[in-house]
Amino acid sequence: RRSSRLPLPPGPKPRPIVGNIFDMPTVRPWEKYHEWCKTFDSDIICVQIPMRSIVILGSYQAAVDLLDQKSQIYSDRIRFVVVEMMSWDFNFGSLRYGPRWRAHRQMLRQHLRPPHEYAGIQMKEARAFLRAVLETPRDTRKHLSEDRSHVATIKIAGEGLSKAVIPGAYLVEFFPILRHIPSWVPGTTARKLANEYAPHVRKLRDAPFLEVKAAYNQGKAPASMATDMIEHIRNKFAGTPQESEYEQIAMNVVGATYAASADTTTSASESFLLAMALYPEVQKKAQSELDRIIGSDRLPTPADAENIPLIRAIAMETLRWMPVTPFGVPHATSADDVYKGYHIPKGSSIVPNIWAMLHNADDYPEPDTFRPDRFIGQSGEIDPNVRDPTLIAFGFGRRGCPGKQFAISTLCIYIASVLHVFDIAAGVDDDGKPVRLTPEMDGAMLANPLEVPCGLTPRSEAAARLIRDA
Ligand code: HEM
Repeated sequence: RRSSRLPLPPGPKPRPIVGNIFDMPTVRPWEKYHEWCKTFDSDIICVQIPMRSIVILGSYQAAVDLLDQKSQIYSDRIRFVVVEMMSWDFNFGSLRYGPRWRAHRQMLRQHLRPPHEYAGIQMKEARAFLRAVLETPRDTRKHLSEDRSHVATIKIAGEGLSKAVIPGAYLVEFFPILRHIPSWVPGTTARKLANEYAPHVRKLRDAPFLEVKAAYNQGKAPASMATDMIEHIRNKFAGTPQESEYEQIAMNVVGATYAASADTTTSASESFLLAMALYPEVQKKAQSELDRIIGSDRLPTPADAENIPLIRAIAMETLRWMPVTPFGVPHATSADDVYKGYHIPKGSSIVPNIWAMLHNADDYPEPDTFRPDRFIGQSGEIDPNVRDPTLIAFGFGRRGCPGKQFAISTLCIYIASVLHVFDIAAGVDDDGKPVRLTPEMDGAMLANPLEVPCGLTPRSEAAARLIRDA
């Protein structure tokens, strides 16, 4: 039986022409997606927007069945013309599934080293954060992201991206030929938007790589993923036509890695601080564990952080409790498919509701409570019987996050370092009023806590000395 004769998955009733465009939630969409799953008693939901179905996956099992098990047809991405007009398609995370995407992903796989090789840098950065917070705790949130020279560019370019992917907002998505109309023609919103953001996006794409390349040419660049790429391309392709082609790919990959890692890691680091301020008993327990294992005369190292199960459990619980990407990065289907008797059309957008999977009470009882103990078994080690949230939080299948291990080890050393020397409380704002913390999340594609605590005080004079001497 042809799959298109089967019904689509259930969902809110679409209206003629516009479909469900007016039903689409814009604030914390993951909550509405979850509600639809309950209303229609299905872990797979379909909503229609002009020209496309959006299929929402509400359970881990559905995500595994489709995005992992059938990854040969579930690894595409929706093409957004406005994204291309802004030059955001340099980021291979948004490329269609095919040879161009594969060449980029392979370049990253070849040159992103195993996590332990970055441990030294991660520790150094964690300690620099401790020092900055010791000096000006009020600026804690700023310190989490200020060590990056391209922060402002990332912020503006990211704003452009989130405007570009609003479903149904631009006529050019339905008639791509319109992209060639110049911006002075009335009504060409998309062109104006693209012209406004493209220079920032191109800077994000080019600047990190070009800076390293210039330093490398002067013999001054410390070894990094970018220098590895430059060396590899020079050794293999110098003087051939491929040289510039591969260099362009390397530049895209370095820019994309930068863009994909900065805000995500910052978001998780903020959520951790929030959880500690809201759950002081978790904080106390982790601190006594650190005191027992590390003592008070040195700071933790990456080896300690990975070897203390409770620190790892706090990292896992942070990624679960307040997921960085609550509905992942949508995939798309490159062929028709059938699942549970439903037709999944080719070209559908497939949205894994990561928030719902990580807040499912069957896997994680009392899901809204921050409770890292849930991951610790009788033996005191990580319990393999509790579903590891990092299987969900970093996406699925061939598109799954290539920076997952890097991100986890960054988080572990950061968490151990902060807890070892600071007590974390809400703190007071610039007007001297206590910061009001809530477990509410803000954002869409990328979520953050609304407020981040800034009441970080050294646990003792000895702790303050450790920070200053580091
Ligand atoms: C807490 C930190 C992070 C989280 C929660 C996170 C999460 C994700 C998710 C959910 C996706 C989409 C996966 C899918 O399509 O199913 C993704 C993609 C991606 N991530 Fe991460 N990520 C993090 C950190 C990083 C880091 C540190 C890097 C770089 C080393 C990175 C590089 C990428 C790239 C390049 C993609 C696009 C992959 C593709 O489309 O082929 N991410 N990430």
